[in-house]
Amino acid sequence: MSAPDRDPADVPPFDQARAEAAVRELLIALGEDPDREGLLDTPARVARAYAEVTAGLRQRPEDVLTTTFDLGHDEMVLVRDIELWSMCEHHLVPFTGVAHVGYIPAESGKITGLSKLARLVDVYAKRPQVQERLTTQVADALMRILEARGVIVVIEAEHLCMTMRGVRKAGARTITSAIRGSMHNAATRNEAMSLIMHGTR
Ligand SMILES: Nc1nc2c(ncn2[C@@H]2O[C@H](COP(=O)(O)OP(=O)(O)OP(=O)(O)O)[C@@H](O)[C@H]2O)c(=O)[nH]1
Ligand SMILES: [Zn+2]
Repeated sequence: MSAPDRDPADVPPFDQARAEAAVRELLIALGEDPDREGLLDTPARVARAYAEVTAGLRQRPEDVLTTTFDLGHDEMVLVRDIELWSMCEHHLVPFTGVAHVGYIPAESGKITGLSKLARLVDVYAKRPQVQERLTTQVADALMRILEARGVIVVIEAEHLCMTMRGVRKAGARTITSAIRGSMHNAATRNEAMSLIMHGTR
């Protein structure tokens, strides 16, 4: 199994001491003096920040999609504009934007709490990522855990590796989508896309 699909139970605990040592080394490599006053606490701080933004490596989607209700509701549920912060695995700098997540519940009407959809996005966003994988992982988790009949996930994000450095194209937004199950039905997919693009207005 490739690393991105690794069971979070197999991911070793975050190694704060090792991360601190690595940041100290990086500062030296940059030509900085890690012992000057302003940088004294930086390795520990940066290590804690990385622990926070990669916490999803140790979280299972099953653990956030816990609250489910059998409401008998079997029509589309869609949450738009879920704020998203992730880390590009190529440069370890952020990409940020929004996720739109919609699903058609199982015939039993098994649904989850709305906030859990946002939590699910976070589980996968808080890992070193590429936007394409993030999109498919969220879609596949909803299909598997909620036994949804159909799923659509659209993510629109700006990659700081393309804006603060490199090609430097501020404002360029990358859009990825994953469509599963009955969401392939043209009418259903069009309804979902229209809601994502325009809401109900
Ligand atoms: N497909 C995909 N590419 C990404 C994502 N995040 C960053 N990238 C790209 O990953 C690529 C890495 O390319 P490299 O040529 O190895 O790295 P680089 O020399 O820093 O490339 P530049 O960014 O073009 O300067 C770049 O084209 C990035 O734009 C992502 O989520 N998905
Ligand atoms: Zn990047």
